[in-house]
Amino acid sequence: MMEFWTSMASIMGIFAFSQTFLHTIFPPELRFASIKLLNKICNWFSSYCYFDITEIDGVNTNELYNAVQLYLSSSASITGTRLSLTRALNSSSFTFGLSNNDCIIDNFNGVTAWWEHFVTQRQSQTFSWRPLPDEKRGFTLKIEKKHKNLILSSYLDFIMDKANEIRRKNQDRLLYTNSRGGSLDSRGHPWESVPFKHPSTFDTLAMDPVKKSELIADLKDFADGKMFYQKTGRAWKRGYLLYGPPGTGKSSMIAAMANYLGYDIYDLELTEVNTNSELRKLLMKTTSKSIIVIEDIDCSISLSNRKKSSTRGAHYDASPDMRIGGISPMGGDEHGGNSITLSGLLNFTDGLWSCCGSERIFVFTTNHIEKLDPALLRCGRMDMHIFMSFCSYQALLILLKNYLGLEKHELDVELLKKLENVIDSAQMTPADISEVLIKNRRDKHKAVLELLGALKTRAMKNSMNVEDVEEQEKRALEMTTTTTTEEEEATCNDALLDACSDQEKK
Ligand SMILES: Nc1ncnc2c1ncn2[C@@H]1O[C@H](COP(=O)(O)OP(=O)(O)OP(=O)(O)O)[C@@H](O)[C@H]1O
Ligand SMILES: [Mg+2]
Repeated sequence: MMEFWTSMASIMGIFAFSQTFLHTIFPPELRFASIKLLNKICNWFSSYCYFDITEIDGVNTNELYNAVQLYLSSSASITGTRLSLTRALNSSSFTFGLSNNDCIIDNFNGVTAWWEHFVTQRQSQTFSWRPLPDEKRGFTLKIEKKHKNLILSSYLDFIMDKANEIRRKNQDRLLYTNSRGGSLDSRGHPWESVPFKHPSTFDTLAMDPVKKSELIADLKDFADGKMFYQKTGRAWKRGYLLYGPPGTGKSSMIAAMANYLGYDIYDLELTEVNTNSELRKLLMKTTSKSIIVIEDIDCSISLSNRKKSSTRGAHYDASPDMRIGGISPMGGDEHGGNSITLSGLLNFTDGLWSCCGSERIFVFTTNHIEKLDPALLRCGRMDMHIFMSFCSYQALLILLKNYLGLEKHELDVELLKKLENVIDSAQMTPADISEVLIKNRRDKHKAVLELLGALKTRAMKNSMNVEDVEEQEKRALEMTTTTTTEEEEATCNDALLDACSDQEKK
């Protein structure tokens, strides 16, 4: 053992001596030149080429570095006993990363790529306005020289797209609102945001299954349609007009669309916006992959042209430049100096400005489609008009499944028949029906019976004229004020039902 250490010490001594000797003989310039030459010779004979992707490019953050990190974090081949874990701001999930000087092998179109994550200490702080981190981090990509073109033309683009997709999936989606009108905050942003956590999905949405699958297919085509829109020279955007009575699921559908596509929502409050240029500024500050919503467009504002309206007083012209709805203005010149015009809004949705950014969906909702200006409804302006109707039989089955966990085959055939017979004439909204189901959800059988009762009552009322309904309701009210127990209340409801059926027979 002693001999071993003695020989080791001699070798070390010789090594140190030769190093000092070489340093004295060869000046640093010569050494540097020979190392360079050696590298060149090695590279000449090597069949690989290398790309360094550093975290900081000069003084700016290198987007490609972050994208590679995110992309590799999703790689199934990440192994090793030490991985770095991160959770970004506004994100609900964790991402893995390669720790210092770890390697990973990736495969792209049959080509192998070796990735190494390097971390070295930064030598000296160069002067910069922004303090640089102490460590210099980066990735080295090693590939065979013959695949260099493929990698540069498509692999890096693929990584960027994939990273964006992962980022979107990991990040909470946001709901934006323009509560300050069109004015900007300290960061020059007109929108305020909160995390968007609405649980509505297409599974929970009660509507005609055929219409639902048509809409889902349309949304999917839109989201996958980058090439199509490019080929046809159209701006990558789509418009949906949702109309129907209150409580039929228009807002729930918007949430379901956002959850399905993973888009953010911009809820545009038109009454807060004063001018067309404010509207344009708001549009410019929306991001791609988003849904821009204007709810209750018929009554949110009366779009009037300032010049024309001042000469014509309160008279509304039906020309596109004048108004959007016919309901009395909540904005308007006389009510706070609002001067958005319909043409301003149309420019916002389908003019030149609408294509700053891409992959955006516009959704307008209204309870009164007949009050909208024809300019808004004309073909091609809103790509799809979706009528959200009163609850249909198919929609009812979805609600029964969601609220009570009852599948169609679990229900009594007779009961189903009765529900099917009465549902259309009852004209109850999914919101009304879900209220009845929620109230009685602990007792499924009772819930269905109560619902049948409610549907029958509503159907009867619908078949009577208004005076008769008022009369019957007055009678029922008198009875309920004098009754005290649940049993008596039920008798009272029965009385109303009987009265209704008497009326119908008459
Ligand atoms: N089609 C539906 N499917 C499932 N739930 C629904 C549906 N329609 C309404 N609801 C229920 O009723 C509530 C109100 O619905 P929602 O706000 O979507 O209606 P709306 O059509 O937007 O009404 P409004 O015209 O008044 O804005 C929702 O919280 C949801 O629980
Ligand atoms: Mg709504």
